[in-house]
Amino acid sequence: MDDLLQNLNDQQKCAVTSPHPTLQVLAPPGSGKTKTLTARVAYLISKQGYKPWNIIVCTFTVKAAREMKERIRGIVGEELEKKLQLGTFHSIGRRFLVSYGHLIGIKKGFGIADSSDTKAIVKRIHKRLRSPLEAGKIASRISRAKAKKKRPAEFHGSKKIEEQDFARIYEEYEATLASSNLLDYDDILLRCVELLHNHPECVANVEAVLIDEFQDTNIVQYELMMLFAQHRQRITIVGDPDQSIYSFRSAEIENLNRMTKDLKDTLSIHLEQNYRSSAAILRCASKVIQQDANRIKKPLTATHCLGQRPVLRKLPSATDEAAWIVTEIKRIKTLAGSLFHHDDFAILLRSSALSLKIETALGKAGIPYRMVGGFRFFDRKEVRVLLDYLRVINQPNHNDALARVINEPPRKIGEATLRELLEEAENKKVSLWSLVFAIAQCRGNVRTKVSASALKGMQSFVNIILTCQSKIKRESDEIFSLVNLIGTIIDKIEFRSFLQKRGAGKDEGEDFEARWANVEELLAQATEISAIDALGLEFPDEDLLEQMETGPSPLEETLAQFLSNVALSSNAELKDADGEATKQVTISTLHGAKGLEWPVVFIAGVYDGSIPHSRADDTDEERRLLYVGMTRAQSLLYLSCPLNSSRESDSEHAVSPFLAVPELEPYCLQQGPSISMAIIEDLARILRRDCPSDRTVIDGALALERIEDDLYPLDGSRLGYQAMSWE
Ligand SMILES: Nc1ncnc2c1ncn2[C@@H]1O[C@H](COP(=O)(O)OP(=O)(O)OP(=O)(O)O)[C@@H](O)[C@H]1O
Repeated sequence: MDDLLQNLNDQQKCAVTSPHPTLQVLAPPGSGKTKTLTARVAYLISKQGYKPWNIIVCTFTVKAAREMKERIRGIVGEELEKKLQLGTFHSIGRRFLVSYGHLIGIKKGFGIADSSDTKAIVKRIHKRLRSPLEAGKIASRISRAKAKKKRPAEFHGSKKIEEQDFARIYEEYEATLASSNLLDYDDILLRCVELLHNHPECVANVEAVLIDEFQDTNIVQYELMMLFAQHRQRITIVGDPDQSIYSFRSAEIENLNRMTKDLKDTLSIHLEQNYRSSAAILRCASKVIQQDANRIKKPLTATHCLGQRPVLRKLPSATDEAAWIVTEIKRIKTLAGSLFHHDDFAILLRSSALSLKIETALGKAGIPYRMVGGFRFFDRKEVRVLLDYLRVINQPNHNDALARVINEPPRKIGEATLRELLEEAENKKVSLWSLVFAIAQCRGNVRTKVSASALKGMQSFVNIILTCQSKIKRESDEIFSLVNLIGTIIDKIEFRSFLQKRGAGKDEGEDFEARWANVEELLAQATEISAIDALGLEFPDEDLLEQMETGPSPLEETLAQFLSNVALSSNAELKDADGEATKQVTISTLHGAKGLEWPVVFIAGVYDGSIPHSRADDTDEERRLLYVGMTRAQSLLYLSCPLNSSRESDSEHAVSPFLAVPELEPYCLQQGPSISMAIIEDLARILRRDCPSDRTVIDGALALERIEDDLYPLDGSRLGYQAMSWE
């Protein structure tokens, strides 16, 4: 018992031990809401004698569920923890439907239509009905309608033609799911509501219901919570209205008021102390959220010392921004002795499409990183295919790359043929390319038999590779750049229509637009590299000129350099010398960072159009999103804004209006802080870590060329050529 409550403050203890049946714990970021909820679950089991299988705990994400399980396991032990009904609303709902779905006519063995299935079904219906509606928006519109419990009939009744069109698609969509015995994500919740409404006996055992991140629940989830708890009405929720960032997914901030109306006896407990961030970070974040005049004010006190003011840094472009972030990570890590490791740093972005430049810069610097929620840029399927073509062009003997793309897009080269060819190549100690090349030319002694259609496929593949190779070599008269090369591959393999066709089926849940945006981002990166080459920013050494005339062409070099940078940044499972998993910098979207914390946080791309996002309807929600991001930081926070857009070199970005306000100026630094021993002591105190010794700090300072963040001008103006070089 003492252990359980030992590290809690009085308000938290009160929330954990309260005998009150319904509790709302409303509190600002970092005040220990999740910690309190976890402790309450453990308290109910170990001190109040609740059986874990009679307790339902809902979290917002699978990751949060995993973390909470771990924390609870640490207190009550694995055996009891395993018996808890703990997970997301969807996973708990699914479990009820598997056990009792037959009571409401759900057939055994139902499948789940994930978001890519849903999109594909909608797309087919849209095409068949020749609907005039914008195809890409229908799936989310259906989901919003379901979240608000609106059935197709309600739209049929509308006078608007547009709504009637929508009703038809919605209706057919429902029929398709039913005929395939599928439930989509919304159905899982809706059907569970139906089940528990009609068969309350399914939850007769439930003694307590606890909900994390309550501010982001929607109407259906609210109803489900009430149904879970219908027999004893013991509910504990924790949440923060200032962190409501999912209204686009129909989250209802109103649920907080609804709960106090529905359950009159609800006790509200407020936590006011922040245990996460330095006072300077909290002050700055508070200045941002306070711009929302309609929000309910609530106190938030820092438990940590003032620390360093957050940095609001202007950079000339997104490429410079990425390079600056890397330099700053290195500077802080080196100057602070052994205080920080790579996994103490997070880079948060409004959208994952912004990650490429940062991934490239980290890769070039050899800094390991991981992506939260979403593939690393270079691991995305469509990017990988193009990179594999580039690899084969650069180095035809790259067997793996060749094997991955020889039948991508499909060229009727079967898996068995490919396997046999690989075996033959291995036995003969030659490359796969040499066999494929010989087959395509109908010569040589290749043992593996290939069909006529596969032969044609191989000839077409070899042709593409040879054409591209000749274009990048010196003998070509054309002026060819990396971006032309990628463009040629895209044309030759008809990549656009291939992706379009793929988008119509099920493939890793991403639709064509998202995939094509990634291809464009790759092209933008290649354009930038080509521009730097064309400007001659990397002046060749006079002595090397002669050697270069006979060596690889400039484009061959650029290609090889580009691919080795990619390889550096794609090193997925890194291990250090002792076989331990390497500590990695985290890259995440702002949404994906919800509920998490890091000692040092960078929020990149804080410009108008990115945050608030140009397509976002709700500016207040965008501000809350920035607030969520800022309050993830424990000891250092950086906000950076590239002043020029990378795609259109003429267009300029303005700093996010949430940050470009005069009141915020005194709360921000314009450049990274100078690091002294006193500052390191402060940082260590905030992180509750041991302070590194003077010796390691001095060694760090000696190892660095620049000990201040002074490489880039503070006003975001451009640097001279030298510092801009791609190298
Ligand atoms: N009483 C306490 N004493 C010391 N540290 C605490 C205390 N309460 C919480 N913390 C620490 O503060 C940090 C934030 O806690 P937690 O994640 O539970 O907050 P939260 O309110 O859920 O945050 P957010 O809403 O921002 O996600 C964690 O590192 C946690 O261990």
